[in-house]
Amino acid sequence: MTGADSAVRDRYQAELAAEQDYVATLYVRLDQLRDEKRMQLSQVRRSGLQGSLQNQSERDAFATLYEDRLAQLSAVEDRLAFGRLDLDDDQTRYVGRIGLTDEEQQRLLVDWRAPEAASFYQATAFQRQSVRRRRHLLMSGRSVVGLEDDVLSETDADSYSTVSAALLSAVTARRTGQMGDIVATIQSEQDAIIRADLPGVHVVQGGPGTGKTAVALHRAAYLLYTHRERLASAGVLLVGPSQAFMNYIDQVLPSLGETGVVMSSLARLMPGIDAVPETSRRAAAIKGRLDMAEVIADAVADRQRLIAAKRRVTVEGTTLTVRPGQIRRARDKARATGKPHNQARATFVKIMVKKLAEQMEEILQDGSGGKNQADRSYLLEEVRQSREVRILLNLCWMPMTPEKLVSDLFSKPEFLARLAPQLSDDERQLLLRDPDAPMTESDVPLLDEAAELLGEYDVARAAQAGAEKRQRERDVENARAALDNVQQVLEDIGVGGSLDAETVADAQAVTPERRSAAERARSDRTWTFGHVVVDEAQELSPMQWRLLMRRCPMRSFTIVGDMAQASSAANNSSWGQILAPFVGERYTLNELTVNYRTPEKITSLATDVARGAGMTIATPEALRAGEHDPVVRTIAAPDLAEAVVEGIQTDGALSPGGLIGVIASTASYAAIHEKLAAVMPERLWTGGMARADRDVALVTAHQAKGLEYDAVILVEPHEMIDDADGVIGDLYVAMTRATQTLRVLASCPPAELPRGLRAVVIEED
Ligand SMILES: Nc1ncnc2c1ncn2[C@@H]1O[C@H](COP(=O)(O)OP(=O)(O)OP(=O)(O)O)[C@@H](O)[C@H]1O
Repeated sequence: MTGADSAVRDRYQAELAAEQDYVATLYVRLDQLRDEKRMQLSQVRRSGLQGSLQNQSERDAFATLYEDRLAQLSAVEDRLAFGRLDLDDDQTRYVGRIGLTDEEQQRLLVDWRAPEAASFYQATAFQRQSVRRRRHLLMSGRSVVGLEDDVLSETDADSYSTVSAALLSAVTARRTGQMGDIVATIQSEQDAIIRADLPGVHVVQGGPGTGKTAVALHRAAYLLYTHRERLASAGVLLVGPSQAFMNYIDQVLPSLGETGVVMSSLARLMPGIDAVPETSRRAAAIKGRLDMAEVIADAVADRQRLIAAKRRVTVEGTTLTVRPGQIRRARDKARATGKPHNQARATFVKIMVKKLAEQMEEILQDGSGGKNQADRSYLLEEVRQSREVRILLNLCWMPMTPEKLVSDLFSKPEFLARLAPQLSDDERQLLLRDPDAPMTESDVPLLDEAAELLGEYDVARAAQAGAEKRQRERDVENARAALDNVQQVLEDIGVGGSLDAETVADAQAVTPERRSAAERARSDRTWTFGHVVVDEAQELSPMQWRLLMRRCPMRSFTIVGDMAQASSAANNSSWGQILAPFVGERYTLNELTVNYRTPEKITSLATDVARGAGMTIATPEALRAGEHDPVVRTIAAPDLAEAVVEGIQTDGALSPGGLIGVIASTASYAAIHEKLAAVMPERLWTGGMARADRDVALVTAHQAKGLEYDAVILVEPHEMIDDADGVIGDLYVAMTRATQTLRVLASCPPAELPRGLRAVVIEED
């Protein structure tokens, strides 16, 4: 080592020690704040059973506030600080997950979302934004273990400049099964999207691995921080393709200190319904078309029926006549209220009951020679309670739940044929199913549409109110029992006065008022959000878009996706085409261009395959070249499953401690599952992303959407496109899930492989 080298090393060590000192003060402050909040929380909790209801709800509000802050302070332990900016005016700014000040309110740490932190992500040598040097602090626990400097001005040119080493180490790290945040290494094209204005529709188009999901999540956190007043009460909704995907990303926002975002897969957008996947892509495409909105509207209107001829009903021995004209007039008046079906029904019933009661009154008076003056309200009640009247009025105007409406539509062939005459026999056949069949993901927008037109179903509401009442009674009973036991404790902590079971139950019940906005939003179909973020948006059908637009009438959206990865249920081909029915041309299109996940060696093969199949795609530039060439093998069908097992062994050794994704065609899935379940049951995971303790995930190409693995083994690629439901987008998705290695195994002759793969077949059995 030369003298100069050792001088640089000494200086580096000294700087490292200085950074360690500074970071240590940040953690001291963090611990202090946590202790403070814990103390405040326990004080509030201790006094929580005293006083009037209003005082209690104030205390509840404080308790919630302290709990949230404590949760936030706990979530930012890892890499609390990750950057430092040295500015032209010799000021230094530390950037981290949250903002911290000392007891004198002097700033110690700037929140990454604050305007003052923006230059950490945006400054370049050409546009320095007064930044001399950007420093990445590499952390392990609470220790600073490395420094990486990005020198933007000449004066500091002798710093330890290893530009983007922090990024490289982030993107090559072993996958854990949970997506991590990227706060420390957000790139400037990503940052520009994250910090875009709240209003309007922002579309982010980007190829595989360009960080669309990461950007979507960080944007949600940024918006909540920057527009907290507006968004804290209205909430932010984040929609992703599947539950496995939601599980994969659900730790990112909490790690950024944000718990207020409502996250939902497409299957769960309707509260109370956990829909199953739609197995036929064609059926999904049909249900997703906008004309289904009319079908649903017609199905609702169809439940408001006329009668063709006079009907007779008997009430308490008196025969009354119901004429078609009466029903029609009552129906028209009820429709004219503009209320949803179930509410307008009340008007219809009221009019008809009144008419029939009048008729009954006349008959009774005539029969008694005008002597019988029956009480009008008594007659109304008699008519209303009459079984025959109820049956007839229900026949004309049946109260409905969305589930019943949709289920009837798809289980009664004549109903479907009448309401959806635009569909061919074949198409209708695809939609027909058993009346008890579960609701599917593509039913969800239809249910939502129906709910909108039907309105609240009284019976359901009454049942819920009944359930709440019974819960309340149980709460009071529990509180009464608890009260007997804790009386002594309450005295000890100084709670005087009278305290009854009702008050305790109130203080402890999870009433709607005590729930956070996010919790309320999650369970309320009619909730309108301040902002909606949609991931894998290329997959959404027009009906799904229609539902989401209803959830955000302000049209404040962040929409991220990749047209090339579309499975095409909706046959989407451009963002303009997708969005035109809802926002016209009022959206901005942003692009992400660097693939952070997949190395060049794999990306270029995936691109060849996609282009070979006629797709037009922009190739994102891969950040890394990659170490391992992709392997493509053709193999005799009986040996395929064994080859998968061998592949797991070989590729697993290339990415020790990493996760392996076996992405199988739908047709080959069962056989591969049988083999892996027999050979490595303790390693196999079939819930989408792998987990740290189950490192081999078996998924279909469709399930792999949005996920990533260190090593990917792709089984029967040709089937992914040749399936009745297959599309090239699925194969492209599957090929771009790997961070390290890709192995393709096929049981067809090389000539039958998708075009781009034929060129690289290395082995043929
Ligand atoms: N700036 C960054 N710093 C570190 N890692 C990043 C950065 N941007 C993206 N990544 C990582 O790259 C990987 C791909 O990101 P992400 O899943 O968000 O991409 P995507 O565009 O949604 O991909 P796809 O469309 O293929 O599902 C993730 O592991 C993510 O953490």
